[in-house]
Amino acid sequence: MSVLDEILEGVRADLAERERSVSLAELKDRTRLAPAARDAYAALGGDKVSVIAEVKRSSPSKGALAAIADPAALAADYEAGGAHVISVLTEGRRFGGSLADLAAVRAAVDIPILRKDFVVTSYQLWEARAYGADLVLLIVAALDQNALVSLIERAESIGLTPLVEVHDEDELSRALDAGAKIIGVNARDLKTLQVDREIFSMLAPKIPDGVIKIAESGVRGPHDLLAYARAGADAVLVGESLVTGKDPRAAVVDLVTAGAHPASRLDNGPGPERQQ
Ligand SMILES: O=P(O)(O)OC[C@@H](O)[C@@H](O)c1c[nH]c2ccccc12
Repeated sequence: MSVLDEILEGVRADLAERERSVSLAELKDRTRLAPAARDAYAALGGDKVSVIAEVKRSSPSKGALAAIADPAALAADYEAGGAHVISVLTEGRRFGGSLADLAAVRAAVDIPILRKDFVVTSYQLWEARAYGADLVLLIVAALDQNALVSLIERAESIGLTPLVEVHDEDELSRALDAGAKIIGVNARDLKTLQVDREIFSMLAPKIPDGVIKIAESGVRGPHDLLAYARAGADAVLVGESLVTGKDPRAAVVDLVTAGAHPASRLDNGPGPERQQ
């Protein structure tokens, strides 16, 4: 069994428990109280390289990273440093996150929030909205094509912006076939946990203009952001180096500053897809 399969087994067990305690109807009711979803395209589609800063306590590859007693305070620091989007891991067993973290972060920041989890059913999309997320991660490797297509459609129909994650060419073509408008290329293989930053530069040229390209994982600082930017990234998603550093806010400032430098862009300016 791959690491991804093991994670998914736990995710399904935890999900079944939540479904027993909160019915889908009740969950849908709760989404009426949630604030309207924020515009993720505006946050990620600018002419600078956007920074998605992640609240991440632990990972299957590294174990415990940071205790993060106050996720809301960390997220507020990220926002103050200029982050464009906050990612909140809500998977509990391997990443130490929760929906309570998502709610706490929602109450603390105004920028869009990504629910980072292993989404396999539409119930989790409603949860994401109910707890205040604006975007939701959909991992191609965890879904068959029918599920991917219907989760993208359902997410959009309830106001969530799907960020579709791929790791190889086959997954990329599935994501594009399914109509993904925001694609994240994860440098980490979720089946083996190996990181290979070159995967972004291999896949990015195959992603059409107009689709937002996000480089995920392995960003240690501005140097890696610049390399991803030269390879065509519109945004980077950063967790470990922010939560393990001494000053997460200053680390975000450094990334945002590097991303704002015009020379960091592949095309050195706004492309046609960014002008609408
Ligand atoms: O901590 P890093 O190497 O900066 O990576 C962040 C993010 O890309 C990573 O947490 C991630 C990317 N895709 C995922 C899917 C599930 C869980 C976690 C992830």
